[in-house]
Amino acid sequence: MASSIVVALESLFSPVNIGVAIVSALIITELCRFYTDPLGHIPGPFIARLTPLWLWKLTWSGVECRTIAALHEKYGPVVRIAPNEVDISDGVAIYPVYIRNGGFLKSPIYQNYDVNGSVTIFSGLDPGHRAIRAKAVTPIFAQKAVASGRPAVQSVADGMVTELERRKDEACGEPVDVLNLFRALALDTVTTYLCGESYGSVGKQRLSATAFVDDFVAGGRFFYLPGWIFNHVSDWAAKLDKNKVSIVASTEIIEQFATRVVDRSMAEEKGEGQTYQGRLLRAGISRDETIAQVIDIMFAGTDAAGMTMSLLACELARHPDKYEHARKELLANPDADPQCLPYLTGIIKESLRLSNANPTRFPRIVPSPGLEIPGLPTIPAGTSVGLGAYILHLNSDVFPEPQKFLPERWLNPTPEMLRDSFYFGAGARQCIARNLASAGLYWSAEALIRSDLLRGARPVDEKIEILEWFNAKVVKGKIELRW
Ligand code: HEM
Repeated sequence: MASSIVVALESLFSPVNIGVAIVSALIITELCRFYTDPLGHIPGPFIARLTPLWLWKLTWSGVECRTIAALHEKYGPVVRIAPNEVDISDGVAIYPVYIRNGGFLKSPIYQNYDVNGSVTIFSGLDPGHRAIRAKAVTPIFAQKAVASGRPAVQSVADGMVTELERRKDEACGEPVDVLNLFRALALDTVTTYLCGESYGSVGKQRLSATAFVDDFVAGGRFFYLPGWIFNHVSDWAAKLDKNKVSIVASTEIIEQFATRVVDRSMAEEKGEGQTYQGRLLRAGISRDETIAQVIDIMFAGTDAAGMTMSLLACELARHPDKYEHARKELLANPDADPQCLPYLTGIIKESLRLSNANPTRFPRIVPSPGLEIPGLPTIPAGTSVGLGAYILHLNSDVFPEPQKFLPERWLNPTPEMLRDSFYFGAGARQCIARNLASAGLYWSAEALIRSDLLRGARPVDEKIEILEWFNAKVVKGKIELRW
């Protein structure tokens, strides 16, 4: 009797039966999910209903934006790209997602961008936490405050022109990497204006912050991973990185700079503080966190602005007629504020549009009772939703011939062009430094065009190829001009 029970149990728990049971359980779970799926009405590839793995793979491979753009062509303006993730391509959604009532909260994945364990103004999710810090530093980013910093920032731009001329002469017809120089320009601009001390990179042969910036950019390939997986994966990626020695050395230099300016402000700054770090310290933020906040802006201020200036220089070199037009405008208005010159404005906006320094969606969590936009499917509360600059900026309905560099299109922009210009994001969590970043671009572009250094220059590559990570990575690692 006992032996017949054992035989029966053995055959019941045979490997085949266990396998069948597991597969059946998975199928039943999936069917239940399928029929009770709150996002079941949102179109998208079947795999996106089942797992986020394929989206993580797209992100890692750097082809996320072009793949999702193709999905919008096929499925329409609202596409499901993961079990709980939706991408929208219609700029009409910018207002309800990012602007109305302060916009939806950032997705928890932004915590992947904490610095040295500190929540930064960029990575923070809690509006209360951010408000204390943002309130302390916002006055320094006001248009009037930025304008008063022009003499110091202008000297950085003038230094960039001198350095470019030196590199051009030294190159004797060989390519000159302008990405590295314009990153140096951006870092010196941000540190001069915000930290009260220049990082001092423009005159150097190669920017010491390069490996630090590249490493921060590379973190974007894991952006959508939940925090606990992100930490493991990025730790392993750092261990295996063939540049790990230069990353550590470069990051140390950045940390030393940030620590030095914070300690100096602790010792010397009085009142509410004049510098970025001084203002944070006065608002009661700890020394360690303030150092992390400075490191964060040293990255934010370098990467996007460096990329945008590089594209601007390449496009002006590629289009001598547009270059001539911009130069004539500047020479005819020697005393004008460059931000009031219409053609130069077109050049800056078109460079920001096409550089797509932050190409991917900026994910937010839909609050209760859900997102309703007339003409689009309802998106339930709890969904991660977002729009991205790459898709908005290359939408031919809003920007005809979207791949072409056409400053003229900004002489008479449509409301949709203004609405969909997403290079600084939108709403309460848009770029906190947009006035500084814009002014820096105008002043640097003015110095570059007035110097006439771009005359006779040609971009080495037809197109700047990027990997579509949260901060775009230039595939070649450099952007070159040749004279
Ligand atoms: C051309 C230059 C720049 C571009 C294109 C750019 C772009 C952006 C974008 C798109 C966001 C919003 C991202 C999101 O919603 O997830 C952002 C946020 C931010 N940027 Fe910039 N940025 C630039 C320059 C700078 C500079 C110079 C600084 C440094 C001071 C800076 C500091 C920040 C910070 C701290 C945030 C977070 C704001 C918040 O969440 O409240 N950016 N930037």
